Amino acid sequence: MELSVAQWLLVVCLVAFPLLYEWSVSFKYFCKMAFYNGWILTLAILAIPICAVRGRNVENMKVLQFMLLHIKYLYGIKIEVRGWENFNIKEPYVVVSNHQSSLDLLGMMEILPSRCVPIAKRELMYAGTAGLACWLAGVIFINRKKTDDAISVMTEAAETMLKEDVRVWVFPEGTRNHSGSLLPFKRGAFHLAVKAQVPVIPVVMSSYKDFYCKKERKFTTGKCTVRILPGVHTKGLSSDDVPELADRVRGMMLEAFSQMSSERPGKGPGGVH
Ligand SMILES: CCCCCCCCCCCCCCCC(=O)SCCNC(=O)CCNC(=O)[C@H](O)C(C)(C)COP(=O)(O)OP(=O)(O)OC[C@H]1O[C@@H](n2cnc3c(N)ncnc32)[C@H](O)[C@@H]1OP(=O)(O)O
Ligand SMILES: CCCCCCCC/C=C\CCCCCCCC(=O)OC[C@@H](O)COP(=O)(O)O
Repeated sequence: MELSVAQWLLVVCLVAFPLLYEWSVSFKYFCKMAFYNGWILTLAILAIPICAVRGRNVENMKVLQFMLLHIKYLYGIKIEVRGWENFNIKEPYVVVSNHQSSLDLLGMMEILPSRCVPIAKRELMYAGTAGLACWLAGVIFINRKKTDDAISVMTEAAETMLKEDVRVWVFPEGTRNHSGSLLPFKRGAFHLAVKAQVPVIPVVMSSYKDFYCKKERKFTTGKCTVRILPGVHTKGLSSDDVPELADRVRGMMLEAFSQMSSERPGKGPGGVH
């Protein structure tokens, strides 16, 4: 039997792909990241018609959450959550969390409270099907290049939180940061909480460095701990108190992050359970 050129190419690809995947850490990294994004874009195709039935509505966030929850199993990432009790607050609140990578989506979906929407950069709205799904789920988009516009969107969000009983999730570092620490915090999340007079609940995701590193193109299986810290109240605070509030919350998060980073399996809390 004679093979055509196309068939030969297919055979070579089928043999080369798994070999490259196993031999090259970088190739594996690129494949896993490409599949991550591609799979989310594909899931969004399914989510869009389901969400469209309700129109733009924060309840649609549950649909996205449900559809994304299995991804941690595909990637062999074990997520341990601590501090669930700190989410036992009926009133709206602002969640602030560290932002290492787009993989944060996994930790976020693991604990996302009901009626909670993230604040995202406007560019995400144009990320094809994922952008449309986010819009339908009520994600709040801000233009980071236009501070005044971003502030007015967030001021409107403070009103919506109270009127419509909505919680908001903000990444106060304002960008992804995989440096092993926390960047200085932007102030928006804290102005938002003070304006609405609602608590700030800090969430810290442990460093991914054992299983994921963009610089080294490393992406293996691993474990991540997500800690929900006690809420910080803002009743009676004014905008003058925002810098101190932001510093205090960052201090709490940095302490938790450093503590979690120093924990290793078998040593202290967070080891093997
Ligand atoms: C199945 C299918 C699935 C599909 C798929 C699903 C995915 C479903 C999940 C998506 C998940 C997305 C996750 C995305 C994650 C990101 O996109 S992260 C990037 C976007 N997020 C952020 O930027 C964080 C929020 N940013 C901020 O809060 C920033 O403060 C702002 C509002 C953008 C302003 O930025 P800035 O000008 O660079 O920073 P900043 O120094 O903080 O502010 C300047 C001044 O304005 C003041 N200010 C700031 N905010 C305010 C305010 N609200 N009121 C009054 N004054 C204010 C500050 O106090 C400061 O004044 P001074 O203190 O210097 O006097
Ligand atoms: C037809 C257009 C096709 C567009 C293809 C875009 C591919 C994107 C595919 C899937 C989107 C996955 C949604 C992941 C959400 C995580 C968001 C995220 O991590 O955004 C980064 C942002 O926080 C900070 O941005 P920078 O670190 O400042 O940068």
